[in-house]
Amino acid sequence: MALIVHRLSVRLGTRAILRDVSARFEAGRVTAILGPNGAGKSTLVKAMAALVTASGSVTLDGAAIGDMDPRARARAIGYLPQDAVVHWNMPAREVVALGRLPHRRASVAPSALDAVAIDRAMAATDTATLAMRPVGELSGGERARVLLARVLAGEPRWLLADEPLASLDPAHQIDLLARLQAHAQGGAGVIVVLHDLVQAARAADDVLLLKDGGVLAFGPVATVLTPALLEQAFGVRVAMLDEGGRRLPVPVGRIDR
Ligand SMILES: Nc1ncnc2c1ncn2[C@@H]1O[C@H](COP(=O)(O)OP(=O)(O)OP(=O)(O)O)[C@@H](O)[C@H]1O
Repeated sequence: MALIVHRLSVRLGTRAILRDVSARFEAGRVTAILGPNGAGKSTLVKAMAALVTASGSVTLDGAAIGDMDPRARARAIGYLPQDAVVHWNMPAREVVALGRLPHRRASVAPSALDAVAIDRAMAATDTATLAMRPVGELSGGERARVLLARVLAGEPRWLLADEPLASLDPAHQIDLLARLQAHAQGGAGVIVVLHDLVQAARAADDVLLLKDGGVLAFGPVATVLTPALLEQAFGVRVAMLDEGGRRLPVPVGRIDR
């Protein structure tokens, strides 16, 4: 099972945001999308969720995502946006329950199967104790975990998460990445936009490195998160830290140009 991006280009207004991006994402793996601010990471995941108009193609198990029935697509691809907002001040559990909508009719109460998926997603994101709290009263990090639970409750075969670590403390960052890894080990494909090089090296199997709307490198984490490529992408010098069999790149300074 694969999600294949072929020669994808996106223009917004008069600007070319993505240029000829091709990549093949495999199920069962975590792929981190990295790159400098403005490189096109969010635009790429939005295009993979059929949320922006693009030329080229995105296919899921051979079917063009733009041609899929929207409910079937929502069951297949879960999308967690950057800085997601919740417009209604509902209890957290009701927000998570919205993640089941691709599986049921909105007018029908959640089934026992829905309830199991909702409870499982809330346990996995450490949000069960927040279930009855209105989301408007939650901290940024608590709300971020509830929104991840909403996506997980939909049990998508592909999970696209845009900077999910941004408002989380270190313990919940580690938990969230472990949850994404577990989702991939369960057979799903996980694609996650990250800024933290160390966390990407810890959690990802593969890395897609974007720069200026194009692919600078794509492959297994050890082949992409190298000092040379990171210098080229970000203009930073990295020190490599050995930790638990992985080499973690720690940015230690800018390259003088
Ligand atoms: N609606 C839009 N109209 C015009 N340009 C846009 C629009 N949305 C995004 N852009 C531009 O597209 C480029 C890529 O944006 P995108 O959000 O995909 O980058 P990113 O790699 O996710 O950045 P960041 O790391 O800052 O989140 C940026 O230069 C941005 O200003």
